[in-house]
Amino acid sequence: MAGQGVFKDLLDGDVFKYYVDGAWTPTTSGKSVGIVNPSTLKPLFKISACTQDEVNKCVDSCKAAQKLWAKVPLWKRAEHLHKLAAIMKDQKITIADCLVKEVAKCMKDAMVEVVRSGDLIDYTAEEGIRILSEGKFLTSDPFPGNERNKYCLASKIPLGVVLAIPPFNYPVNLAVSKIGPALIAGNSVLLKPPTQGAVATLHMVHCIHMAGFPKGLVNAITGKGSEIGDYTTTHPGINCISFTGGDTGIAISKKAGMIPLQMELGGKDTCLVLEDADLELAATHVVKGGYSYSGQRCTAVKVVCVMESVADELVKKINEKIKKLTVGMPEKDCDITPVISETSANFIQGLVEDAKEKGAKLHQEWKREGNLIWPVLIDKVLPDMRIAWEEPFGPVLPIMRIKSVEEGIHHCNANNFALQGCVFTKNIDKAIMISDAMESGTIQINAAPARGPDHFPFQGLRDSGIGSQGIINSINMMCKTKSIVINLPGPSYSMG
Ligand SMILES: NC(=O)C1=CN([C@@H]2O[C@H](COP(=O)(O)OP(=O)(O)OC[C@H]3O[C@@H](n4cnc5c(N)ncnc54)[C@H](OP(=O)(O)O)[C@@H]3O)[C@@H](O)[C@H]2O)C=CC1
Ligand SMILES: O=C(O)[C@H](O)COP(=O)(O)O
Repeated sequence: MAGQGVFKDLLDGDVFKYYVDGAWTPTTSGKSVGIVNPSTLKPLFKISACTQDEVNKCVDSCKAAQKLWAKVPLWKRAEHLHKLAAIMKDQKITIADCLVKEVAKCMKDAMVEVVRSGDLIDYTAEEGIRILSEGKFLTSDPFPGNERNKYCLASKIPLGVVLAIPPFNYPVNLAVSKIGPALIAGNSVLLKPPTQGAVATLHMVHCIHMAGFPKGLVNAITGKGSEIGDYTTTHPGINCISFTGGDTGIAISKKAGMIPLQMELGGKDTCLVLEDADLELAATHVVKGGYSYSGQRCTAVKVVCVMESVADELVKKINEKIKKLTVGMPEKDCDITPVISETSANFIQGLVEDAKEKGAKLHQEWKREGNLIWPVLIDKVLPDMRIAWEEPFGPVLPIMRIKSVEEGIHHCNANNFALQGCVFTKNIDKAIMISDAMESGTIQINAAPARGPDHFPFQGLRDSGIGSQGIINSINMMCKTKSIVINLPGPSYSMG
């Protein structure tokens, strides 16, 4: 149960405290932000509405802790991370239960999120000790006009305080995918959890507390992003922002100062199905990719461009699979669960109505109860329909029938989003050439888009992001290079 047992210190009455300097602390604002259960639409939890002074306090605490943490040997940093991973896995049921209630993720997927997060931390610790223990040794003589009288030792050093802002759909996993790399690289972290998903994330923060990390190394501030977000992201004490979410990330990057940014934003992942594709395989991946977690994944298949000649057969196979999806509450482990909010459900409905009015064909009857939306396949979508371009973040999937592969590639490249995409064909030469032509961060051949395994690079182009994630890239991104140049009194060449 949330806020019970080993997690009892998180609560001040019925309000979850924020975490600063190694202690769960009530806000001085006297205000809280309510979290509504997306399934029941009833109030669920309350989190602290932190003040700007409390943000300052967290940043100061992060600054002080980072100075000491940077002097902790790598093996010890890794040891702490392994301990954290083990504690999180021990506490997986409680954390997953929060996810079920707060973000309506089905129990099975919520457990996967927590365990995957533990594995991600373990891998980060292992990878980090290798990446960070290696630097570069350069000599001056390759550059014209130089003798070998300078040795350059380049190493990776921490950035300082990393601000981590995850979204609601993977609040725990996308928090640790920022925290793990930041900590192993010697940084401290100020975490601002998404409001919806904050309680699950704060339980993960308590695992950090139980793992015995130094006080102040990770602080967590809570409150509405729209209220404390700008103050926090433009705070002069922040040395890096790692953000995952929607267009908010574009606004943040415009305001941020001269600090490294890692932005993973929205996606409109195109699935291109060719005439020679294995249609059974394509249909399986379209349904898994389009409807899992009710389509609320940045990497969800968000538009299918299928060659006209095989469209009817593909649609038939997709519809057969949609029929088998269970629809209901996350506690029952249903495939389709309520979407995150009423606003989101209304937005999704608006996209479907727009497509219907403009002549698209819905293969299933539109059905909605509260935030629960039954899965819909929208066929014969044309470029003048909003759903051809916009990201629904819901269980509704548009099909565009195309006359040529070029038309599908063009649709993929004309979108502002460019996170992932996929192509289904049995011809590997074609698959590679099409993957090259699709201008997105990652193209999957014969499988739906996906972020994992978590050590793979993960990046969006255009409005889908800046920089690249994945364990290895995140560790490298959360460091800067420091060089020490040894100037010898004269040229020195080692003899064989
Ligand atoms: N590329 C990727 O890896 C992913 C992208 N996404 C994208 O995220 C979107 C859905 O997630 P959602 O959580 O709704 O996204 P939002 O952009 O609304 O929110 C993301 C995070 O930003 C915070 N936030 C809001 N306003 C500000 C602000 N002014 N300054 C700083 N932080 C702020 C939110 O806090 P609060 O909740 O308090 O408002 C939340 O923690 C979709 O577009 C989806 O595609 C999602 C997951 C992965
Ligand atoms: O937040 C998201 O949607 C993810 O980054 C996608 O992760 P997944 O591909 O593992 O679901």
